[in-house]
Parts: sequence; C-alpha cells; structure tokens
Amino acid sequence: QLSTGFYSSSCPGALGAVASVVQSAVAKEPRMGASILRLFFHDCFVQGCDGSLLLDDTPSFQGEKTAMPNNGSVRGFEVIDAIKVAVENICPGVVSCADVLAIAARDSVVALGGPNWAVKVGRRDSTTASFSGANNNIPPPTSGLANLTSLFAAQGLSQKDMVALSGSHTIGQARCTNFRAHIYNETDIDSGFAGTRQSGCPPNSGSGDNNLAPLDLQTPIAFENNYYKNLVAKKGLLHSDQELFNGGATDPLVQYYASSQSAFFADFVAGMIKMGDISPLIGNNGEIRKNCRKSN
Ligand code: HEM
Ligand SMILES: [Ca+2]
Repeated sequence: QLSTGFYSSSCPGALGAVASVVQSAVAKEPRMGASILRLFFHDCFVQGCDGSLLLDDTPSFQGEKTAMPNNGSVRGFEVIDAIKVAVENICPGVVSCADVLAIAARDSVVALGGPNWAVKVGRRDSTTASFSGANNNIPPPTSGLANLTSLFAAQGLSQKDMVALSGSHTIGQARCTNFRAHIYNETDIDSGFAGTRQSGCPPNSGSGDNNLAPLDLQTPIAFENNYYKNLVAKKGLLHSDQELFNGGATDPLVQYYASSQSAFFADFVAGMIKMGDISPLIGNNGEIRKNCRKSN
C-alpha cells in the first residue's frame, strides 16, 4: 500500500529533485504545469496510476498516446523524462515513473499557486498499456453530467470528486475542435463569451482545429477557483464543463466552490489523493522502469 514516506530512506532526495525540474519547466512555460497535471489524470484512469500513459508506441506495441483523448493533445513527456534522469542520477532504479508523475502533478499545482499536500508513493510501473482503456475510460468533452458521473464512478470516484477535480480546468488550454460545437451550437453559454471564442475558432471542422483557447478565460496560469465562477456565469469552455452547472444535481456544489476557494482546495486535494490511489502496482507487481518511455 502507498505511503508518503516510501522513499524517505531509499531516496531522500527524490522529492526535491522532482520539485526542482517542475519549477524550472513551469517558470519557462507556465502551461506546462497544466499539461503535467493532465498527464496524471490520463494515466490514472487507464489501468490505474501505473505510468502506462508514458510508454511510447513501437512497431510491435500499441500504447495509449494515440488514443482519441491523447492524440495530438497530451504533452509534457520531455519534462517527465528530465525528472526521471534527475532522479536516476541520485538513486538509480528506485523511483518509479508512476510516482514521478504523481509527485510532478502535485508540484505543478503548487507552482501555479494551488494547494499543497503530501503525495502517497510506492507505485510501480506497468509493462503494458491499454489503447482501448484510454478511449473508453477518459471522458470526452461531449459528455453530459450522467456520463461524467458514471465514468468517475467506474474509477471509484464520487460526483463530488468529479466536480472538485474538474477545477483543474482553472489552468491550461483546449483546442478548437474540442469546444467548437459548444460555442456555435449550444444555448447554455453566455453569448458574449461564445462570440469571443468564435473569433479564434472557425465554425467548420478542418479549419483551425488546433487553435487554442484558455479553459479559464481570466487566469489560465493561476490555480484558484475561477473555473467555478466561470461556470456560474455560463462561461465554461467545454460542453462537459458547463454540464456541471446547467440546472442539474451539481449546481449547488459549483456555487459553493465559486464562493469558497478553501472548500475547493480541500476537496481537490482529497480527490487527487483518491485518484492517486487507483489500482497501484505494488510489491512484486510491475517494475521500476529505467526509461519512462519503455519497459525494461
Ligand atoms: C471531468 C471530465 C473531463 C473532461 C471531459 C476533460 C476534457 C478535457 C479536454 C477536452 C481538454 C483539452 C484538450 C485539448 O483540446 O487538447 C482538457 C484539458 C485539460 N484537462 Fe481535462 N477533462 C476532464 C477532467 C480533468 C481532470 C480530472 C483533470 C485533472 C485532475 C484535468 C486536467 C486538465 C488540464 C490541466 C488541461 C489543460 C492541459 C494543457 O493545457 O495542456 N481534466 N480536458
Ligand atoms: Ca495508467
């Protein structure tokens, strides 16, 4: 079972090494903090938090990177590689890639002004990945509230965890292809905001698909509760975002987080710890990869 002190004697420098690489990466490009946080989510929802997402495709191995939610979208693997090199330099063969990702996700949130918490570690790395799991388990931005709730429930996460973890969309960017239908065809959106986003995202698919817009219109590189304030103002960028405040069961929780950043931070931390507990490989299961991109 995972614990916060797992590396305290085997690699006391691990936490500091991860933090320092994350801090310089985020200083260089603040969006990287968002990208790393998302990697942890996309890892944990497929076979648990086992580093499966980090494995590269080869001619004889299909990984998760080209699955629908990841293809052309996930980023930050070079930073994970750099962290792994730094950690291998101080204690070779000790710290898993799955743990590197869990710690880096926390450090990314902290680097952008969010809450801090003690990360549970002791995960080992998978030798397998699941392309179909990545396609089926990670919610698409077209999801409605019921679908979002059931995809989180399938991972042992509650609707409250789902709403709190979605506050991650207070940082980072999304591509036009993922919010086009919401800003052109839907009515649960502030019309001024829809117009603003339409100007950077052409209406026809195939044109401007990869144009970026911030998930939080005001402060996409600061981790606070603005995401929920946006939802209350009908300024959620993704269809799935606005589903959390669209006349359904989660409206009161969104309003609560919009009014209390400390309540959001507390529930976000609880959700991150719960998500980090999804099906870890422990004991003799899995391995400690030397290179996060391939099994040993
Ligand atoms: C609730 C269901 C969720 C859906 C439907 C969803 C969907 C998406 C989509 C479509 C994007 C934009 C990707 C692109 O356009 O390339 C995105 C970005 C992002 N997501 Fe989520 N997400 C969800 C939950 C989460 C959770 C639980 C986390 C973290 C704990 C998270 C963290 C992020 C971050 C930080 C970004 C920005 C990444 C960057 O700028 O590189 N999301 N999400
Ligand atoms: Ca995984």
